[in-house]
Amino acid sequence: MTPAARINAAIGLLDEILDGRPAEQVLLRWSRASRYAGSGDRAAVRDLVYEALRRRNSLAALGGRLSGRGLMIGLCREAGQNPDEVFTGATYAPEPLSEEERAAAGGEAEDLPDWLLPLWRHSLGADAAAVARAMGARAPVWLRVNPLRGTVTEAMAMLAEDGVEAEASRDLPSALRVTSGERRVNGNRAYREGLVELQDLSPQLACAALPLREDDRVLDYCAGGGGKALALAGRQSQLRLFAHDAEPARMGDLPARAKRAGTRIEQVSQPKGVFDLVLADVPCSGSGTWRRTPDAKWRLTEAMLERLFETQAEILDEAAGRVAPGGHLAYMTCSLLKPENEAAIDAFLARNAGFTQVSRQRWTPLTASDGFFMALLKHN
Ligand SMILES: C[S@@+](CC[C@H](N)C(=O)[O-])C[C@H]1O[C@@H](n2cnc3c(N)ncnc32)[C@H](O)[C@@H]1O
Repeated sequence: MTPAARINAAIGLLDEILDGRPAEQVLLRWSRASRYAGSGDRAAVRDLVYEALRRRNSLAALGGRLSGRGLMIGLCREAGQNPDEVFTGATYAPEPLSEEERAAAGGEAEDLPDWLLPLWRHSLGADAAAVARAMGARAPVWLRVNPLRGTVTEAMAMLAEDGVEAEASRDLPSALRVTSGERRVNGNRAYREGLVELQDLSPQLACAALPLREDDRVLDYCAGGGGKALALAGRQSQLRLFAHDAEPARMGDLPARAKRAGTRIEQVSQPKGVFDLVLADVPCSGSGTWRRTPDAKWRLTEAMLERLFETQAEILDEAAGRVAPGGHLAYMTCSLLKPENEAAIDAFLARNAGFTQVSRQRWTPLTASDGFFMALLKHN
């Protein structure tokens, strides 16, 4: 595909996404239907779509309209390219610009939903604008080295076999940031054999900070794909790990992932007894990860957020009931919004006198990688 044909394809896909269809679904269907598109074309079209969604409002202002065409015209202009050179009307290229499109001049536009701006500013204070800008850029790929399978040096050597280069985090040496070859990670031996797992830096930092003793009984109460439970398994091989999720189907990949990682995690539909550590990695707005899922940023509504606050409080209370006296409860979100984080914990502590706070921390793309929050509470 020519660069103009890729842009033309992205225009059609963006129009579908702007109509309300999830980006991943739209891209997958297009990939399956477009046999003429090679893997390089697919990756390039995907990148165009995601770039446009991350900076949807500012690109629409530059392109003159919130539409697939407007976003792609804006993207050309942002990159310093004259859109007339791309929008030529030649075979597979988009139609030439209208007078109105040619006259569009851009202007001030925040790449966040309007309704969210006050809450974003309240939550991030002086960092609000810088974090919003960071959310407009592509996210780095981070790997977690699994010590049950080998060392950091071995992992880096194996990754290099496929030209994947990575560097260790200064804050956590077992966290590797991929600096080149990120699309080759999944096929690499280190990944296939469980020596590395894809996981962003901030949840890795959070899991590394949790108190763990040999033989502890640990419950991952909202286990999903098991990313956090697997990170803990790597830290302490003698743990007794249990995974639970209100939607057990979400744990479908967990047995295979645990096997690949060289560990065992027991799935439980009804957790029995109490645990030394309970993780509550609750459903949230995902506002800390909007670089990776930019269409979610535009789909979130106030009503959805209100429902999330209720769910988060319910899960906290349920999970708290599973913590042994003297044990810990770790509340986690990949959100940057105070009502899902600090305020949720303050409210929990106000209605649960048996718990005290040990620590709380929020990471933003300015200090770590994705936005993430963890509060560690102790059951007295
Ligand atoms: C943020 S995801 C978990 C991600 C996972 N911990 C990981 O690291 O891959 C939140 C999970 O909470 C589950 N969930 C939602 N409501 C729940 C509830 N009331 N009790 C337990 N799990 C719940 C969802 O099904 C979802 O899988």
